[in-house]
Amino acid sequence: MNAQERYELITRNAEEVVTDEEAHEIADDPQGKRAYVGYEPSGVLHIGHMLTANKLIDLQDAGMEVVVLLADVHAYLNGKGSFDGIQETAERMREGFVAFGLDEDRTEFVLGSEFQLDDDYTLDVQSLAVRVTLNRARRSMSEVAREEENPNVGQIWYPLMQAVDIARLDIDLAVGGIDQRKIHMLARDHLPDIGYEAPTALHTPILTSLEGGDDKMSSSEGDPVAMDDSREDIRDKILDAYCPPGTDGNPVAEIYRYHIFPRFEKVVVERPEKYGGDLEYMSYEGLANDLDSGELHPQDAKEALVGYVDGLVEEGREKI
Ligand SMILES: Nc1ncnc2c1ncn2[C@@H]1O[C@H](COP(=O)(O)OP(=O)(O)OP(=O)(O)O)[C@@H](O)[C@H]1O
Ligand SMILES: N[C@@H](Cc1ccc(O)cc1)C(=O)O
Repeated sequence: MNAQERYELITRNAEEVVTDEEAHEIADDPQGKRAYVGYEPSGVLHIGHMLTANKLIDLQDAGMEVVVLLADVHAYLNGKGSFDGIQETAERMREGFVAFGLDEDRTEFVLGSEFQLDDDYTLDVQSLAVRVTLNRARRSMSEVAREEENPNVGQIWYPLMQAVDIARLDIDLAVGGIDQRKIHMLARDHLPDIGYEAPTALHTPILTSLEGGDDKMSSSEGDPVAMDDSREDIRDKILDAYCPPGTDGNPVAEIYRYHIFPRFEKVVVERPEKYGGDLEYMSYEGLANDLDSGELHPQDAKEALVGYVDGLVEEGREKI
């Protein structure tokens, strides 16, 4: 792979990279450079999480070192349950990531509480705390905090810790869904104030909840397509999903776009002859055009999606 090919792999399906120039620098020489995603261990691993996990696989393939942070202290600060329960979920999550394609030998799994309770770490968070305004810390949590209206101190502490994670884990590329953007920007702006380099950031799109609307697919609210769902569960959830005519705000279209087309060369939507026969698509754009024009009926799009999503999770599901 040459530098341009690596750059394309690193940035494919990303919603944004900050900055593009820095992404090129990483692609020019990925050896020894480190990328990470942090997850709050709560609920189940779902296909929304897999957008970031798939990006980690791309980064590994491009030659970067990859770290998965199981952010137990963050989950605790964000009100996701008892510390013991969170730690049990962390272990299940680690097993899930390995079953679904992250190479165990090439991925560093780190539990937050293993290093976030050290003195030096705490002093770094305190150094940031005297430099970052309350307003900025609070705003950075607008898409991450569980309780937005009346935040507690834990929710202000949270983004400062996330920034210090980046420094302490020696991360060059911080990866997350686009909901992590404001925290990454805070880290870029303020880590240099306490003697660390500003990280490059890469954000994936966010998969919308199957109910549609503004909510993301989430493990603590709603009913996500979980990585260990049976074919029947997947079928029930997808056939029930919000799928208006057209692609706007349509979670079914998003799953085709971000999960199916990157992995399957061709998508076949089976239809009886009397409704025009099977449709074949080689790219998301073709399917999107037909959804937008009405040539592809939402019900047919959903029926076909069941088989593809099942194919996606089948192999990993058998391992967990
Ligand atoms: N629906 C989604 N689509 C894309 N990325 C997601 C989605 N949900 C979570 N992520 C990404 O996964 C990482 C971990 O997120 P997080 O632990 O908050 O997951 P979650 O399921 O939303 O949890 P919770 O529902 O408990 O808040 C973040 O980088 C986040 O952007
Ligand atoms: N903020 C992430 C979790 C996370 C925690 C700590 C980090 O260093 C990175 C990510 C979320 O929304 O779930």
